[in-house]
Amino acid sequence: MSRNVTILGAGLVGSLLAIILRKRGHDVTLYERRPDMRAAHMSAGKSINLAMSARGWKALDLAGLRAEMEPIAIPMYGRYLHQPDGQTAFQPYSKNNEAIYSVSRGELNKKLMTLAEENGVNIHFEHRCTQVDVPNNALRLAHNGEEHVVTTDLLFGADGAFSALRASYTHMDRVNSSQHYLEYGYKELAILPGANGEWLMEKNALHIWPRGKYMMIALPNTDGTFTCTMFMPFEGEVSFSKLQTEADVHKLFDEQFADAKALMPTLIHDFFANPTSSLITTHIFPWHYKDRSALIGDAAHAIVPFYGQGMNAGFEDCTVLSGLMDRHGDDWATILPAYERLRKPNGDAVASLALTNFVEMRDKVADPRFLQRKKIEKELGTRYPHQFISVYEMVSFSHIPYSTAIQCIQAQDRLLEQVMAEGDFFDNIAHDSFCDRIGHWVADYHKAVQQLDFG
Ligand SMILES: Cc1cc2nc3c(=O)[nH]c(=O)nc-3n(C[C@H](O)[C@H](O)[C@H](O)COP(=O)(O)OP(=O)(O)OC[C@H]3O[C@@H](n4cnc5c(N)ncnc54)[C@H](O)[C@@H]3O)c2cc1C
Ligand SMILES: NC(=O)C1=CN([C@@H]2O[C@H](COP(=O)(O)OP(=O)(O)OC[C@H]3O[C@@H](n4cnc5c(N)ncnc54)[C@H](OP(=O)(O)O)[C@@H]3O)[C@@H](O)[C@H]2O)C=CC1
Ligand SMILES: Nc1ccccc1C(=O)C[C@H](N)C(=O)O
Repeated sequence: MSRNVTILGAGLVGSLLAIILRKRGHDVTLYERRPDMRAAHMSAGKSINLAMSARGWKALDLAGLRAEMEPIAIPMYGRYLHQPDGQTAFQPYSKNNEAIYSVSRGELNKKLMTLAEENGVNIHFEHRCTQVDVPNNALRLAHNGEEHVVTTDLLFGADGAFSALRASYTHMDRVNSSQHYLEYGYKELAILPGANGEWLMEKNALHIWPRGKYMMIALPNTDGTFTCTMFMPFEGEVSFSKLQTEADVHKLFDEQFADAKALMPTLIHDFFANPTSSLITTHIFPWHYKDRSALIGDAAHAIVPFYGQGMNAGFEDCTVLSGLMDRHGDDWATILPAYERLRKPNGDAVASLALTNFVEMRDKVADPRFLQRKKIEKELGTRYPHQFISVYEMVSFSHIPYSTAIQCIQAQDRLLEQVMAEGDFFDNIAHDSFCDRIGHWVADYHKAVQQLDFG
């Protein structure tokens, strides 16, 4: 039986979900608070580009959008590290030359909206949901200064980190929710192309300037530019609050980011024109109400961006929901609790992974011992391809649940500590006895990991 389905938010996840539901014959309406970004000249939101990895691509397959996105997605095969003295190093993401892909948020969102409309989804722009009467599935919508109420059979809140449906859930009995702001903010800056439109740094990498308590990253765009993001504490010795004048910004960049600064002719303008934005992690439980409504994407699990997994996780929510529809047809009383049971632990896990990756990116990657460890991880993966897969590879290049990947961290740390305690790995592997020992440790690791649920 087809249902009347309403989705709040025509962002990345809402638009994708609309396509999936419409393809199954549901009558789908989307309400989006912003104007139509395809017509209005406006930014698509918080970041200009996004890293898309395996989970994201899989969901795009469901929508049939992979072929359209692939030509405009730039593979990034690893981290390209920039030290303050100008020295650089490359750290590959995987043993198999796998990549995460820099895609334009705006282009992706536009394509998803257009495909949704082509499939018969109705998108109402400049309609902001202000409140939901959850038991009655009645939503209050503000449009052109007036408010009206619509009701629906089934409702999804795909309305981002500050979701109206999420806020309405929090007013109900026995709903637990939390939000936590990081003491860090971020600001977007730009590296411009060369005279012939060429990229002025390695194009196929994610660039990082790790500086301990703060960092800058840069992802490539198709037009020869890079979008840089500076992550820094709001307050403190080196912080946004200390960067008040042009001279302050020049000094920091001369001392810490000289190689990038040479490629940033618009630095001062960008720094003072662009906002300093905050970063938040949210948790909520439950994620659904009876067979009537559910949260999805950032509305269910807003996470800090440091693993590049927020959109990927939201897209995976859609893949899982789609699988449940395959199994249970239109039985939403079964589908929604199952969706919550499968996804909530993964939302929690990816939130935690994202926070941990911040420490790795801004601090650990500058440590030679850490870089050595990454090289050893790669070598182990090559020597024992069926027994050793790193946590990073699980998160970015597989569909292993995030909640399983996070449980492998301890075992992986133990293995690497064992191997590194023996001295120089790349000298030692010439010796059979060392290789035998490693073989046993890797087998132990594999055994420990196999006890976990791989979904
Ligand atoms: C700096 C930064 C970098 C990031 N980089 C990556 C990355 O590299 N890889 C990755 O996977 N993820 C990344 N993310 C996370 C990613 O942006 C989000 O996870 C993703 O956009 C979530 O999609 P969504 O559709 O759930 O929410 P959103 O993209 O926020 O879309 C929500 C939509 O709902 C609309 N809306 C909001 N409130 C209402 C309302 N009351 N009524 C109607 N409509 C409403 C909004 O206008 C918006 O269009 C990054 C995030 C940030 C901040
Ligand atoms: N996890 C994170 O750290 C964050 C992730 N994001 C994600 O980034 C993407 C794009 O974001 P973008 O649309 O640019 O987000 P914005 O920051 O522009 O926020 C969109 C709207 O959300 C509301 N909002 C913002 N901050 C708050 C707040 N502190 N309390 C209540 N409401 C707030 C505002 O609505 P109003 O005008 O009604 O006040 C704002 O206009 C989305 O995926 C979003 O979910 C966004 C911010 C942080
Ligand atoms: N997209 C991002 C946005 C902000 C911060 C990090 C990313 C990443 O993608 C990091 C990448 N996964 C890494 O581990 O090097």
